[in-house]
Amino acid sequence: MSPLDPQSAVQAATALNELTEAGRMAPKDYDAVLLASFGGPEGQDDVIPFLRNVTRGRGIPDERLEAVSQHYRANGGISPINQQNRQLKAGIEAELAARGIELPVFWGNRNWAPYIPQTLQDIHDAGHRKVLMVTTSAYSCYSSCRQYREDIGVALTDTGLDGKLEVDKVRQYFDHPGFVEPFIEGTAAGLADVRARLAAAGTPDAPVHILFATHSIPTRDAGAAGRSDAEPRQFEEDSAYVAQHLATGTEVIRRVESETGDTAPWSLVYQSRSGAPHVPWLEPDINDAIEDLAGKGVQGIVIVPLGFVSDHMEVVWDLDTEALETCAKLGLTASRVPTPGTHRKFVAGIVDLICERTAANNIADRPHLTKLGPWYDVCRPGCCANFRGEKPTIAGADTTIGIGHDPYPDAAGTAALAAGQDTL
Ligand SMILES: CC1=C(CCC(=O)O)c2cc3nc(cc4[nH]c(cc5[nH]c(cc1n2)c(C)c5CCC(=O)O)c(CCC(=O)O)c4C)C(CCC(=O)O)=C3C
Ligand SMILES: [Fe+2]
Repeated sequence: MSPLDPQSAVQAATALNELTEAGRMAPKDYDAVLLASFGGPEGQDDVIPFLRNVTRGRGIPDERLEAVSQHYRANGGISPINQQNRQLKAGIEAELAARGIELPVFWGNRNWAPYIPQTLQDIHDAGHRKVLMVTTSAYSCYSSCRQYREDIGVALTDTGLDGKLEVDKVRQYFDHPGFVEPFIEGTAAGLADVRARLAAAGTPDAPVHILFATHSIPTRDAGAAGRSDAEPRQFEEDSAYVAQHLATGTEVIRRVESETGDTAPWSLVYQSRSGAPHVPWLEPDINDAIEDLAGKGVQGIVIVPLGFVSDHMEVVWDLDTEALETCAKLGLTASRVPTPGTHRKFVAGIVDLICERTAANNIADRPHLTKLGPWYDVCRPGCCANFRGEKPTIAGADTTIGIGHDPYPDAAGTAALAAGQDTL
């Protein structure tokens, strides 16, 4: 690789990354996969440093941090998320091996060891140069999309690996069958479970409601999610984040009904609200929604954690502890459906998403179960804006750093490619 002239390097890379259709990146010869996640504490001493990492510069009140620290303390200071990611990584490795694909998988986190910058250094030290990132976030919003892209952009800059390591990202997979089908199975089973328990209690016809739960985010972030000023799209509720959940929830309900013949009224609710009280976040809160439904005569609740990939702390605390307690307090029969976790369909789906992007073992089909998808391989300009100031990102049309991270071909890049220049 020649570092010579950064401008011509970017231009040549630009052409090499030619998009085959809007937001889609042509397959490449990746030589490593990065599983990027949130990270979590692994003991009592880690809890406060972890929370400082998460909330640095985010304006989270001390009372909220104190409350959240207790969720971790009650679990020995240990978040389940790291172990779940070790298992997911092992599952992806096994699935790649079963398909005869040689692609090493590395793991790095935003907020706890192994930290993303160290993992990028490890990847480079091991001789890899083209990395495909998979995150443990399915939807579009700052926390689940741009922040990961910034994590890589900042890490490449800070480690001096900018220009030495190319990192792209698989599309947001909220409507990929590998993510959605475990929820369909789980919702069908949860609905059957609640119906059976109500029947056993002598009330077989009691009204049941399905709640799709996801993380609340500031309404301003919800409005910026997945947007592009250059190519505007209209989203339900003026938010791609909300629209993606509504579309996926609609599909889950449709499939549950077609496969079991059973259905129930449903709604999208939010959990884990943080931030200062005067800042508006998405509502209703799941606990308020449960109170409201109980007041309307609902007796059974199926909670589907549609916004989450694994049963991490926000699921086991905010749903299994708080929301299920709210249900118990109101005398409601309730069931919480599992997240995809290491479900074989989810693991296979992640490997399918990887293969969509690889030149070897390429899967040309880009399955998506909603009309919103398939989501973009390369985020559109301004997508999931950071209102606290711009940072370097990867995998975006507005990406400014590195080799190969401005994938929209322009005249100069095409000319460089035609002239046979290849600085990668
Ligand atoms: C959209 C979204 C997801 C889902 C998508 C994804 O998975 O990425 C998610 C996941 C997670 N959130 C997690 C933990 C926390 N999130 C916090 C704070 C915040 N989350 C936010 C959003 C999201 N968060 C936001 C807008 C904030 C406010 C601060 C800020 O503006 O950035 C705080 C600080 C305390 C508090 O404020 O609650 C903690 C401790 C864990 C780890 C759980 C474990 O340890 O098992 C996971 C997977
Ligand atoms: Fe984005």
